[in-house]
Amino acid sequence: MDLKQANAVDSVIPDLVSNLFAIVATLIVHFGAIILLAPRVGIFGLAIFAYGAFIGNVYMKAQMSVKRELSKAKAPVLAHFGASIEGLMNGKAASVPSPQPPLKCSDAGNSLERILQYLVIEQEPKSSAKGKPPAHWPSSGALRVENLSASYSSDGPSVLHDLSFAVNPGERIGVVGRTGSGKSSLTLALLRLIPTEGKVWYDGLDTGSLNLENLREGVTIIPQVPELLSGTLRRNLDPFDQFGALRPSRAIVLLNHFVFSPHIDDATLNAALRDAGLFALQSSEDESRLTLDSGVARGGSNLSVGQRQIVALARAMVRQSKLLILDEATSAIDYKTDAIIQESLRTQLPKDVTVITVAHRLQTVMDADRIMVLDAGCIAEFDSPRALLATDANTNVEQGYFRALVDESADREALYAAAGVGAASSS
Ligand SMILES: Nc1ncnc2c1ncn2[C@@H]1O[C@H](COP(=O)(O)OP(=O)(O)OP(=O)(O)O)[C@@H](O)[C@H]1O
Repeated sequence: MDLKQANAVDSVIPDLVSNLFAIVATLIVHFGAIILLAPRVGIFGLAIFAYGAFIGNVYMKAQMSVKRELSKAKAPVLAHFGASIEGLMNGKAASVPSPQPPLKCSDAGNSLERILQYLVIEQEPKSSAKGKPPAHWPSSGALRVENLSASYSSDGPSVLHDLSFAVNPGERIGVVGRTGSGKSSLTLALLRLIPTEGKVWYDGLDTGSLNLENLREGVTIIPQVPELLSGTLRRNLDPFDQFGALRPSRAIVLLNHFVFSPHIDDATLNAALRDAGLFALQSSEDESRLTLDSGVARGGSNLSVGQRQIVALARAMVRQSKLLILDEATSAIDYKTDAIIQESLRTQLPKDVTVITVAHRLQTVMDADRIMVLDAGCIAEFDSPRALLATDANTNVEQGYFRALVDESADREALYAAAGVGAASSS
């Protein structure tokens, strides 16, 4: 609404209000006069008024439901239209954040209703002083899991069954398995995002006794398609200006003190972007290259999926997370970007950071320290790629799970070579 329209609305509203008052006053005077002259008519009047109010109430209730259903039916069309317009804008100006659409009154009522519905859904447990870990936690990425089972609802079927395993600090673990075997569910269970049973110790603390927010602050998860915040790249690396506040200063770290600075300096943020591999993807002469000041559209829609994963990886580096869970992006990411991300994970992360990679392409995890093979929510195998591929020759077992997955792959020879096992031993 521009200034002219706003002024016009401002001048109309007082007129409407005074007219309404005049109408109501006239009706009351007429009704009073009728009751004075013929009191019996007043009784009929009140009865008609009560009946009208009842019918009005029924109508409003029915009308609300119809409106709600109409809005629900229109929502996907409007969302599709909005996404198309946003995509058009991004195509024309990749680095310019698209403007937020103005809030329409007709939408606004439904949004309020949906917010109210969210207020009454089941809530996660609130944080308490008892669930707060010590300030130095987590200082290592050690993980121990005992009899972990999980389901998607408290009365739903179990999708993970009694998983028990341990991961040493700094280990690189690949999680593989056929579709539906429980790879993503395992990452959700470790963060207590779905109902779980059993015990998980992260850096020596039972995660079941920790506040959810503290647990999730201590782990970085990079999903297949990371969501970014609208704003700048700088804001996405340190959204709450919080990590700079607890960053130990190199100058006085020996004194075991912390420097309280309001922001992380740009040099640190740029170093994280470089280490995560962003600068390997773009040339410094490219005018549209991403910098800390580049605009990020809502959700990160003006960045490719690969760029979003790199930004998420840089964020993990800034956070100095000790446990990084990466859900490998599949077809949405090109080979070069994937190779850059994998190289960054291998060479740029501190040696004590534990990385769990959910892999959809076996090539991604052939150099992992160990590979966990999931099958129908159970751990079928958990060992080094070399040991898993050599299993058959050593034990005369006809076919291991991992070996079967590798043998079915088109790049079977390359996978054996990457694991340091001769393809000849496979036959
Ligand atoms: N939101 C959900 N609600 C209920 N069940 C779910 C949900 N998501 C997954 N499941 C079930 O949990 C089981 C494990 O699914 P999960 O997504 O963890 O497998 P995955 O190995 O990650 O598969 P993919 O490789 O296809 O991503 C499957 O039986 C699946 O049907």
